[in-house]
Amino acid sequence: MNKPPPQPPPDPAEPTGPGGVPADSADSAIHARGLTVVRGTRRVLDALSFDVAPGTVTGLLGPSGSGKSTLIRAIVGTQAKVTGTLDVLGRPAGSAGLRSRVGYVTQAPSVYGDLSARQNLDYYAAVLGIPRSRRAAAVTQALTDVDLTSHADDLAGNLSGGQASRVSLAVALLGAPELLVLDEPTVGLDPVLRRDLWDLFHRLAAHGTTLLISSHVMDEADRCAHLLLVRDGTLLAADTPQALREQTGSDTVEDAFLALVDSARAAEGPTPSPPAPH
Ligand SMILES: Nc1ncnc2c1ncn2[C@@H]1O[C@H](COP(=O)(O)OP(=O)(O)OP(=O)(O)O)[C@@H](O)[C@H]1O
Repeated sequence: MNKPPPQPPPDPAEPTGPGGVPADSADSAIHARGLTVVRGTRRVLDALSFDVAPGTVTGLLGPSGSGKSTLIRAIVGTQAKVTGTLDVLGRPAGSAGLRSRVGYVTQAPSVYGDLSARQNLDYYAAVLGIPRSRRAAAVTQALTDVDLTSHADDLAGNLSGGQASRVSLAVALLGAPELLVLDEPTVGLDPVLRRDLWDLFHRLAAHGTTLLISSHVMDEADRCAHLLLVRDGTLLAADTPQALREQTGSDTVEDAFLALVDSARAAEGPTPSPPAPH
């Protein structure tokens, strides 16, 4: 009997779907190929290729300055000098038709300090075009989702940083976006609130929402179904937490990340030694 021909190794620029992630643009909530961003004279994202499957919670993890916020801005269409392919919900990132389908929560809460949490939500619900008859119910539901009902009538300017961030998250939930992109949503929150928010993220995903959540805290990695690990503007890996641990023989995703950094460095070759003193 003839043996099947050996399969070529996968091309890292053409992900074939590790961890069940589709490689076809039409099946992906986010589809990136050769995604590059230049800021100033620096290439801060360098030829990233990955897919994010619909209805999943994907963690975007990497150290401070690795390019997470730049990637998020490219996905939501607010980043200049983006080249390569970047499709979001089947359309080029930044397309006008995506505005109501993509929710974005920035690191800095964007709320009006002189309005209460409820008034902020009521205002944004009107901007989003939610009919007046459904507005109060939508606002109450969003406040419940982020566990802010007891502070609903406090001025946003008097809320703590974590509470104000949750008002921003509630604003994003109001429009029931298909893709929700969150930049470090759990920074500064206590462990109970962090757990409750992750439970909310998983409930949203179970109802079909795709979530991309950035964090520089590696211990949040195991809460994600899939991970994108970035370092210095490059994609170190895109896989499930379990696959990353197994692949590197590590007990934690943090150790897996460090092992991947070491092997990337080894592949780059020896670091040039500093010039000898005269
Ligand atoms: N205008 C600019 N010109 C040149 N480089 C820039 C500019 N703005 C940001 N950068 C660089 O781009 C890189 C990526 O920044 P980015 O904010 O995306 O990182 P990050 O991973 O989100 O960091 P953090 O977790 O600290 O928010 C950083 O090294 C930063 O110094």
